[in-house]
Amino acid sequence: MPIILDGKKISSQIKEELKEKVELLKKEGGKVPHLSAILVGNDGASQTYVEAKVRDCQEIGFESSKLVFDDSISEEELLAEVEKLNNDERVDGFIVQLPLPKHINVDKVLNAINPEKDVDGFHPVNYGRMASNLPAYIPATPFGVMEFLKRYEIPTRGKHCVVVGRSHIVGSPVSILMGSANYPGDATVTLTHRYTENLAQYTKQADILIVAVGKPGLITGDMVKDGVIVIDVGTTRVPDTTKKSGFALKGDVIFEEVSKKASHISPVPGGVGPMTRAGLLMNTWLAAQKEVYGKELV
Ligand SMILES: Nc1nc(=O)c2c([nH]1)NC[C@@H]1CN(c3ccc(C(=O)N[C@@H](CCC(=O)O)C(=O)O)cc3)C=[N+]21
Repeated sequence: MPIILDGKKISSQIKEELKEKVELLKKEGGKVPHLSAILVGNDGASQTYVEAKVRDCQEIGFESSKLVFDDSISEEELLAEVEKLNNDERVDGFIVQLPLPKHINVDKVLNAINPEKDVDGFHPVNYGRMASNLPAYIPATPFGVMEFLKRYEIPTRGKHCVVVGRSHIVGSPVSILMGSANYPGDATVTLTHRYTENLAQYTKQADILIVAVGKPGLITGDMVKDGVIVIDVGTTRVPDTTKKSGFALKGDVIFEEVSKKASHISPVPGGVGPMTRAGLLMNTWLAAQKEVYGKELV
């Protein structure tokens, strides 16, 4: 049986650590971290995630606020809201929940966020700083993946890490971090994507396989080697009438098949999802302490 990379357990540990830090901070009369979120429209998954984020903040003693807007909000109005949060001294960090309605230019909105408050790490300045191995906000999901490797003390130096999916939010940053001169990192990285020919040829070589595509069933048992470490980032909602919610959450990896060969594997749900939430809280802590920006910035 493989070791299960337990996102619920590890994220609880991280939250407990942050909670203790907040309590200490309060005793010393310091300012409590404040995370804010902008939510546009009524996408079900987005609503769930933002609500979970507010609950997480309450749990560990952070302050939080939520700004909800109708689908009909104009790009100009949304940019004005971003600017308000940029200038609001009470708010240490904020996120604009994605996806946004089609009439809004996502890049324009993400670019408008002050990089110092960009706890999602989506601003090009943070992406560039991360790629240059300078202090930066690491996007919450890559942060969660790295924290998994760290806390399970998985060796990465010289290992072959195969990343499936090249999104700006997960696949690409994860491939940069795994190849960087850090721990976790120092790996030999192969980044595969929708145009990769014969995907299995690469996944079979992986010592560490990180899958972030959003296609349930993509990775089957015959696509991996014995002893592989698998991190499944996919979280797709598929209709399931046996569930009260009407849907089930599915990863990209067929767990029943791949877990027979893996030495470590993360499940969905209960894997990377909760770690993503912990990553956002860690970034918010860093923002409030000015541990990324506001110190000696290169
Ligand atoms: N600006 C922005 N930042 C994001 O970080 C962001 C976003 N937009 N848009 C959507 C995606 C998706 N995402 C998830 C976070 C946590 C879970 C999570 O906690 N999942 C639980 C289950 C939750 C459930 O039951 O629905 C799990 O996997 O166990 C899932 C997905 C963050 N995203």
